[in-house]
Formats: sequence, structure tokens, C-alpha cells
Amino acid sequence: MNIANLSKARLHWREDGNPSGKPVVFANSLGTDLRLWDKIIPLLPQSLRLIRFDKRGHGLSSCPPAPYSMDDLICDAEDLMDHLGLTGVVFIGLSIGGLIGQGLATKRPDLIKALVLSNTAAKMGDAAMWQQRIGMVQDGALSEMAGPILERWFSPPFHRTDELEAWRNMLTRVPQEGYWGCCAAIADTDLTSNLPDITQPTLGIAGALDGASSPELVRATIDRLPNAHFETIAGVGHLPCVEAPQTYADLLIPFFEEINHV
Ligand SMILES: O=C(O)CC1=CCC(=O)O1
Repeated sequence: MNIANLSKARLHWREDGNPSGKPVVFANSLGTDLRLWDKIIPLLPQSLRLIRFDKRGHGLSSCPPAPYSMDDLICDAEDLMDHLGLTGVVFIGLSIGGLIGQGLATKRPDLIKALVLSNTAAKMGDAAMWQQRIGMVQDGALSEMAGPILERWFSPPFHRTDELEAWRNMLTRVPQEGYWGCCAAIADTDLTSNLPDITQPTLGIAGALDGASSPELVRATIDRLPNAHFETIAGVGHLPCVEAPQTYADLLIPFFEEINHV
């Protein structure tokens, strides 16, 4: 098991592919850990160095006292990449992971060569909605909230699969403090004014049935980036890497080729 003891947190991370290959770093969504990418990793070129991590308060990483700021989450990812000696990274961030990616792209352009912004936006939801969610989680209601959250994560057909229960388990076992700490970071974040400065090549991905970040919302962010293009995956919700892994990989691989990252 790999644990990096960083300046503000201890992060659990995992590496697949070729340790000497070009680096790709994956960042997960709220309520998920690095297993979010389990189906994607084997579909990608194994010549790449494929690194994923549990953000603070999730998975096997430490759970510092909440609330967290987006700067904390960006700093954790930056520290991890520096700890691993990475440069020229393709950073793939889903949802809150995409907010981290947007922040890193302008803070550390030396580190981030290109971005995949999946099911994310420069601003996600409004502060009142997040404050309500924080209150409910602090009252111990994460299990009760799981139904509506899973409806945003997955399409109706996926809800009839045996896998759904496993994702419910992942979500409801997130430490309360880790979950609401990340909600607080999202509530306070609006990166809209940074978008024109994200000059790295970017692939935007949306899920046609995403109830958390609609294709219109994702597109509104991607359209403001100087060097980006946008794709929508049909029939999937907020976590297309889980519901349609082959389609997702079929978007990533040509993007890697286009930016000479294979
Ligand atoms: O839990 C949700 O509603 C989906 C989500 C919002 C931000 C994130 O990372 O996931």
C-alpha cells in the first residue's frame, strides 16, 4: 500500500502501468475513492504511468478536521505530484476532481500538460444547496441521502444492476467529516474568472443523464477555455467511467494521441 505523508494530509495512492511512462493522474468525485477508475485503467495504454489517489477524507487517506477549502484539496494533489517527482501530467478530474484540476492548471502550469474535465464545471451548485447538504451529513443522514445521490450518479438501467449496492456502500462509508469537509470546499469555489487562463489542451466530458452536472453546465465551462473540446456520452449519469468505461476510454486514448502523450 502507498501512503504519501504530505504537508497537510496523508494520501493513499496507487500506480498502474509503466512506472517510467508518461504520467496520467486521476482525481475522484465527492463520495468516491480511487476505485472509481477500476474499469478504465485496464482499457488504457499500459505504457503510461497511471496514478490515482484518495482525496482527503475519502478512501484510505487521512481525514483532517473539516471544513476543507479548495486550496487544501489542490495543495494535496500538488504535494502528491511533487512527492512522486511528476512533470508533464495529464490530469483527469471528475466533478470535484475537475475543480481540483482547474485550480492546478493555473497554479502549476509547469506540472499540468493537459486536462480532462469530466462531469464538472467552474462552479457546481450554489452555497445554500451545499450548506443544506452539509447540515444533513452532520446530522448523520448520509445513508438516507444515498438514494437521490445515486440517481444523479447513474442512469435508470444501471440502478437495476447488482453493482449499485457496491457504489452505495462506497458512498455511505465515507467518513462524515471527510464528506462534508469536501462539500464546504465546493460551496466556496467559483473558478469562472480563471477559465481564460487555462491554456492547456483540455477534453471536456459530460454524461447525457447527469443529474449533478448537466451537459449544458459542463459545456458552459468548456466553451470558455481557449484550447478545449467537448464530448457528451449518451445514456449515462455523473460517473461515465463506471457506466460506460469503453466509451470513456475511447475518448481518452485519441486525446492522449492528439497531445502526443502515449
Ligand atoms: O454527489 C453529487 O451530487 C455529485 C457530486 C457533486 C460534486 C461531486 O464531486 O460529486
